[in-house]
Amino acid sequence: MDLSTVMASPSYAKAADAYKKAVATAATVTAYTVLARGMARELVPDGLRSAARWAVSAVGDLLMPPPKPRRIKTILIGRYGEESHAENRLFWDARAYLAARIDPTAMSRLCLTFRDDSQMLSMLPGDSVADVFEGVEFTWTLIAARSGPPCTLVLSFDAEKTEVALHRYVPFIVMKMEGARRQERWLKIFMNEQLSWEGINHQHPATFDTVAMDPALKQSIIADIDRFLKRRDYYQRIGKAWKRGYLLYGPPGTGKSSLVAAIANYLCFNLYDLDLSRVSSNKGLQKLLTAMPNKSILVIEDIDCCFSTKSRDGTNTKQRTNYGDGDSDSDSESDGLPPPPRTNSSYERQRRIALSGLLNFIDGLWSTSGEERIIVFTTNYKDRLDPALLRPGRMDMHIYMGCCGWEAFKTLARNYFLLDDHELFPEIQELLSAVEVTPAEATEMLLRSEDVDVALQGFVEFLQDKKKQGRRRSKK
Ligand SMILES: Nc1ncnc2c1ncn2[C@@H]1O[C@H](COP(=O)(O)OP(=O)(O)OP(=O)(O)O)[C@@H](O)[C@H]1O
Repeated sequence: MDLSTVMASPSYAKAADAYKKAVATAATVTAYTVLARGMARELVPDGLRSAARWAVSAVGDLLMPPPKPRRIKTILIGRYGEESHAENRLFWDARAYLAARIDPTAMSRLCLTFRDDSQMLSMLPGDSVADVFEGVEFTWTLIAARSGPPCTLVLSFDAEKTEVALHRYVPFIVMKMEGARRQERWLKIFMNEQLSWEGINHQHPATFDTVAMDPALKQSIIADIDRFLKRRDYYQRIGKAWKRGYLLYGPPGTGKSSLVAAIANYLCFNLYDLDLSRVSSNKGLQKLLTAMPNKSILVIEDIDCCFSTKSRDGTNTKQRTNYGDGDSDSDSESDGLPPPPRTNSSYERQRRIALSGLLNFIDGLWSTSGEERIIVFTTNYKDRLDPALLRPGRMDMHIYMGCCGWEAFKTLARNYFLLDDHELFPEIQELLSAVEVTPAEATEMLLRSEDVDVALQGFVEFLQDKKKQGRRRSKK
């Protein structure tokens, strides 16, 4: 049908009439646009419409400047840090992130690994994977090192998008993987076997929600950690190692280890549990400390036993550590360390040198890393510690983990029975103010029955017994 025939038809005249009325009453630009589109669709014949579209795009092509050649920027993310042999966490984060973006049907070859009880796909050297973030295309390529296995990930993108890449895309990947780790709550705990770290996966359930302690103290620890993490620039400006030290002290079974796990879970940092009795020289210690990656927590438990002649149960034990200004620099000197001097004063002197030496040593090693580190010492006997360790500025926060108070008990009741109130609560509150019981004892009592009434009744009887025993002891 030609154009004149179409325009002469009664249906065309009817539609045109309707549009004329609508245009006359349309109030906004948007309304006009919608109407114009509709009119074009209904009133202009197909052939004429596609010819018009072709003409518009041809004119557009003539007027548009030719596309600029793309400048590509690349960022290399090595498996290890530049100056140390510590693993580069971004490398592993990016690999784990890309695992979910690999399309196995589109790749001709893939690497399949089994890690943390789940399988992970990754690419092989020479292969690439594309990803789009905020509309920007990023290409990841894995390249092999010239010699040996360590690989490097190459991230390439349009150079104009450098800001997006560095300040939004990379932090997004790090945050996403941190979130995933937090959800899985897989902590890795490393222990030193002589001069190297052996890691095990450990799903420690402790979090700040489950650790029973004074709520104000708990909040102040969380606030301290958060503040510390935000102060990278501050530490750099004042020229200090970006490190925070926590000394946890209190009787056995009050939750010191649980708090360490809660801190690690909160931060998604792995734990490095250093057994100083297995380290016999500065060189060995240096090797272990430099092999610790960023974002990790160094834990030295029962620090009083490492530097004193008394063991936890009070019996005498040989002092085996010798860090600091000491000259035990060779690994071969391992077990040949001299026993502590017999006289008290010279022994004290050696002990002081040893502990402050250890801290100086750690400060020195970590001051160059520029990354956040946390060190936690635990002890059941704060009074046995070297005053050098207790001096302000040595350990930043001293945290006392004490007996189970009322608030701590409420946390346990909520964790174990999802319970916020019970008829026995007033009696328990009164008994807890009169009796000293550790959170470990309380949890043990609560675990004795799944029936909340039975468990709480048992706990009340346990507290009453303790109270009676206390009275008897004070009479004697
Ligand atoms: N404050 C607490 N909050 C929650 N659970 C706790 C707490 N304290 C102890 N527990 C329970 O008791 C167990 C032992 O506690 P934990 O090992 O954390 O105490 P600790 O103070 O480190 O003891 P130790 O000094 O003997 O190493 C934990 O696994 C946990 O079940």
